[in-house]
Amino acid sequence: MGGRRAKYKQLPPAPLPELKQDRPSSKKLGKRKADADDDLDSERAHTRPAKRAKEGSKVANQKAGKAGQKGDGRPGVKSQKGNKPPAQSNRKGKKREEEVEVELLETESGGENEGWEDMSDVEDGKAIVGDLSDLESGEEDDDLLQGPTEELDLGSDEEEEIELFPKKGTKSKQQKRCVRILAPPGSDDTSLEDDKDSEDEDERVTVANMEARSRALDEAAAHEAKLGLEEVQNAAAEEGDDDVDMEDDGEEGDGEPFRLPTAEEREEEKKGVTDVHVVQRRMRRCVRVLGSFKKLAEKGRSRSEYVEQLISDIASYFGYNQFLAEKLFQLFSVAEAIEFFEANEMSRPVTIRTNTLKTRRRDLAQVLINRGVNLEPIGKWTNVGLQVFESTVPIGATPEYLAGHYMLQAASSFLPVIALGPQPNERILDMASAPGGKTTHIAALLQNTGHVFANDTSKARTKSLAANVHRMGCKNVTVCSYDGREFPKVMGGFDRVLLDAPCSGTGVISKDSSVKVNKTDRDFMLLSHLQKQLILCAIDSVSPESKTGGYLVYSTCSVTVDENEAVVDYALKKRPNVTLVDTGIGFGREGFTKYRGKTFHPSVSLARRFYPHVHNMDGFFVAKFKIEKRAKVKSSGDEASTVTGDVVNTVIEEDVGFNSEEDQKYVEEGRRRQLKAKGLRVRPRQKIEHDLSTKVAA
Ligand SMILES: C[S@@+](CC[C@H](N)C(=O)[O-])C[C@H]1O[C@@H](n2cnc3c(N)ncnc32)[C@H](O)[C@@H]1O
Repeated sequence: MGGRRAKYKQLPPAPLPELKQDRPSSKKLGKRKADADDDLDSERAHTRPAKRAKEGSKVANQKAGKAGQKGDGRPGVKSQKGNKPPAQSNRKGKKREEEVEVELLETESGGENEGWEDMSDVEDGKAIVGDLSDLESGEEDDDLLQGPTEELDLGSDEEEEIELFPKKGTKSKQQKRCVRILAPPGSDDTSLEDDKDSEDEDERVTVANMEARSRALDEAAAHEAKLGLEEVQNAAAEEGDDDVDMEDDGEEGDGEPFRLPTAEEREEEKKGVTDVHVVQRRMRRCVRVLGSFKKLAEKGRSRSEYVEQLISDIASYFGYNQFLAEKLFQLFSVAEAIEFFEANEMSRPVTIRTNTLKTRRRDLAQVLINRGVNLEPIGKWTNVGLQVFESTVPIGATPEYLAGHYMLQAASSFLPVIALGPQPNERILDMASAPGGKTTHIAALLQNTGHVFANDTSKARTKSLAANVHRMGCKNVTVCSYDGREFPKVMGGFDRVLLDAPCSGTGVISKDSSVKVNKTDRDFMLLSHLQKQLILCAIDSVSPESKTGGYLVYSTCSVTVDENEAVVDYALKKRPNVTLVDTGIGFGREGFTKYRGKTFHPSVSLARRFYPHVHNMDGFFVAKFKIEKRAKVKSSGDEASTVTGDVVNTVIEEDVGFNSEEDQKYVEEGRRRQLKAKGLRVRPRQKIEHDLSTKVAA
């Protein structure tokens, strides 16, 4: 069964297999599920996840999330108590956990409503797992491992000594995980963990021996990747109908066939309180039947009846509204959908980004270790990220934090800036930038050269943006507050533009569970519309003549197709002078080119999707465009054409405005909202819609 999960996991880059080992990785999640599924009498099985999220001990990243959410501009943001972060769940005792406090200093005014990634973006923690070898990657950190050979000073003023790798007898799970990674290829995982324990304990990790250990970790990671690949291949070779990731509860063997509730029974159920065991068991059974429909389905029952029941149970079990449960369910295969929903119940790891304008990652790591912070590099794909496992000090209030040596920032938030690839001396627009996680990252990559225009429509949010810009020592940033749709009229000709668009936040449900119930079909329509308007303005703000750039990166912390591929595809259609290019990120799932009857441009596969259950980071989407010159040429017909490289496309010369009939309802709704916001009387929505439909009919 464990092997099947690997199917959903993308093997490269190397860090991903590590996810299996201690984060809410495939296997771990699988175990967690299996536990709950197998043992219906277990305490856990008595509680729905939504409820479980309110229980449990406090841990570093939960506090980070909580504190971050304090300042979060999103409405109804609740702290996510309870579930331990994946990487920390196996860590030291409760006492230590209680001591940990992560505070986030940036405060946000509320009021913005569309599930911005905002503070989560900057202040929440989550990460892909890395290994120590990551400390080697990147020029800035090249000398990291050549430091003095003294052992790391791990501090000892606490009852329990914090160590990067504790000594014999006090070995933490983190250490166990590292031991396991060090296992030679071919060894049995479990035995290996035990066998290696004693050997490993003899050698404490020091700055001097980290390099050798890093190499060993790399080899082990490569081996894991190979095993993972084999798992995927094996799983693919299995019968398709066996493709269910929920453990067998043995009930099939009891001779009691699974029966879907009748319409009356469902009605009855709605009236009363449903036993969580019943829901849980039924979900498991539905998944199994859907995986082997011909064999297991009740006679006379259709597939859609099982799907309907399953979605309804997912909604009630995980606490979503029916609409969103269905929308998210549709993104995945049946079994993978369950993994996604489960991953949303777990916090992502706390991560920080080194501010290279002020320090180097190795120095920062050392200082924080000395303060009692247990950390390690996030992964090979970033040379500035660190994952914090636990801390005796508030990560959001250390002297280093206050001095701007790092940003508390979600790992997924590094990705758009990596894709953007700012080059020194460039002029860059960050179109929706508050509270500035990505702006300050861009400024750092520019090494304080060039210029970053950090814009956000919300004046209130630009305050925390400005505060972050100052704290991080960015001297090349101008903060401004326009509606992004006013660009490029305000300013244009940028070498690169980042549009980290306002979105529904379906990728950050683990931080903001209000998304589960407060999003409707209408919200997605309006958001998608706003995103389409913004992306055209963002494209038009890029200078196709830029010598070094000419790129736009579009990103969201949402996983829905409406907000991602549909927006990107729309931009490709409306602006024939742009093409999608590789993001350069090196991992992530491909963007959809077909989805529920819709077909997108084949190049949309170049976009990248990131998922909590696959990458152990927030759900995220990144697409990178190259903007070429528009050159009008006369074509044989009446239509004008534009030459883009050697491709001749039909020009769709149109304003960014949305004046087609199809768009009228959005335009009207926008006007209605504006008037309402000004306290003016507005016509009832139904009346407007009625007038529009009669106009269209006429
Ligand atoms: C996902 S958040 C940006 C997070 C930010 N990039 C960071 O890394 O810290 C989206 C932002 O879009 C802003 N926004 C919403 N509508 C906008 C518009 N029409 N023009 C510009 N910004 C907008 C919101 O105020 C919000 O701060």
